[in-house]
Amino acid sequence: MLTGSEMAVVDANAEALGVPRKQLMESSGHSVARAVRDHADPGDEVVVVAGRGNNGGDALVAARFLDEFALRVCLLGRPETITTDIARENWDALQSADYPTEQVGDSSAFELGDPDLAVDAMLGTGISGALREPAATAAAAMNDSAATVLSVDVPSGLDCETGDLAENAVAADHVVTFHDTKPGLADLPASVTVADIGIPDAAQRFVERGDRRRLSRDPASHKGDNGEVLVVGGGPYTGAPALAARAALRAGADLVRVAAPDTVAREIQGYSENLIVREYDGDRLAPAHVDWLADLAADHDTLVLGPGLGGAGETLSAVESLLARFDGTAVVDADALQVVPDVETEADLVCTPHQGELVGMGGETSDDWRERAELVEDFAADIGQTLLVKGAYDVISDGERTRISRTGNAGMTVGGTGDVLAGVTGALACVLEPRHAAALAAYANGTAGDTAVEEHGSGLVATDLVEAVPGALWAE
Ligand SMILES: NC(=O)C1=CN([C@@H]2O[C@H](COP(=O)(O)OP(=O)(O)OC[C@H]3O[C@@H](n4cnc5c(N)ncnc54)[C@H](O)[C@@H]3O)[C@@H](O)[C@H]2O)[C@H](O)CC1
Ligand SMILES: [K+]
Repeated sequence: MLTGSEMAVVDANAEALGVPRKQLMESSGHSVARAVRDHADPGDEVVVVAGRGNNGGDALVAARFLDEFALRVCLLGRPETITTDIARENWDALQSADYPTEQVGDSSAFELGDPDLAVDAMLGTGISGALREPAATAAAAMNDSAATVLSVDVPSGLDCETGDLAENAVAADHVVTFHDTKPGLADLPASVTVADIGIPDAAQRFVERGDRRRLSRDPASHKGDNGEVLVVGGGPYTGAPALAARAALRAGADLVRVAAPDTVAREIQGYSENLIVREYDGDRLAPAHVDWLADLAADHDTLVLGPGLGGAGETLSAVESLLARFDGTAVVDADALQVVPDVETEADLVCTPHQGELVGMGGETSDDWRERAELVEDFAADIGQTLLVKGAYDVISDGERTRISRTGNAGMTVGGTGDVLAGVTGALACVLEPRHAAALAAYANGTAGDTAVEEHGSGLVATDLVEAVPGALWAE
């Protein structure tokens, strides 16, 4: 089942894989025409009622396959206001080919007539809320008529995010929906057919640029609304926590704090004036710091735990107690990964091991990425957490759903790129579900690496990735 916004991600991924939306619209339209033939006889009167979006576009395609019927095509609105080029091109094709088309300026101009079958292609996955005019009047006319009503994708007035049906929605007899079913369709007193429109499985399996659509920023948001990340790192190393923190800022987090031993705090601060560094005494993390850190962590949306902490016994036992007291989302990387299989925590963990670390955690891997994907899924299910296993093909799984990210290059084997990934994941997990945050972070980190390699070849370094993260997430 796919919501409207998930469908938009899949659709954009299909486009990234070379299957443009106009091709999908052609398939959709063809499947609508097949459904019309299933429910009407040659010579019957068929009225197509098309809205100005791509839902309407599907029905404008269908019209070209319906020559055996007495056909009328009504567009709700002026052709100039059709919202997409592909839908408008299909409208123009109907004009050139002399199909019987009408435009409905406002609701008083709408006439349904007395057709045998009406195609409801007013609104699809692009809408929310009750129907506005002239769609509302057209829906009422369809509902009052004796015509068989066939809805395209969803009955107009069904909210494709929530599955709620507006009071003035179209009461469909049949629905032909595309690619996968949508929320709300199962509860309708209508027959629902799912049409395969040629979206490759890869559009869902692979993380592609369409996944970036999950990120949206409220223009009215305030400092903090887009994420506060706490990086718990440093001690034996200082660069790793700074890289993770800077990457989190570049991935859109509002505030990023680093909690680090006082022996290295100034050095970490010295890498960037954009960071806020909070220090604890000593030269590495130890159980005595956990009370203070647990309180600090509770004020953040996500925790990034591990970069540069080292693997001393007392550090690892502090990591374990900190996780036991945290109930938000924590990205766990590097040495901290060792504690994950045994930790008791309410937190949602996103673990970011490379394959060696995965094996160290008790997981299994394989050179074949398909096999590896299955092994990672099983291990994620075992530990009940989300895994992002790094490799040429990154595997992301929450134990039920598994994605693959193919971006990145061999130049990224340089030190520090994993810290960047952990930071980006921490930032994205402030605003997305863990599995989506991990998938998009893997994609963005690899894409940043691909940008960096263009300029620096195999001499790229982790700070190059940090600078390239915004382009990977937001550039056109
Ligand atoms: N892979 C796919 O998902 C494919 C989907 N196809 C079809 O495209 C539609 C979705 O198209 P989109 O243009 O995004 O949106 P809509 O056609 O649903 O309508 C948007 C249109 O409606 C206006 N609007 C919004 N809310 C309301 C309201 N409450 N009342 C009236 N009007 C409203 C808004 O302003 C827009 O102008 C999908 O359902 C499929 O049918 C592709 O053709 C194939 C691939
Ligand atoms: K519809």
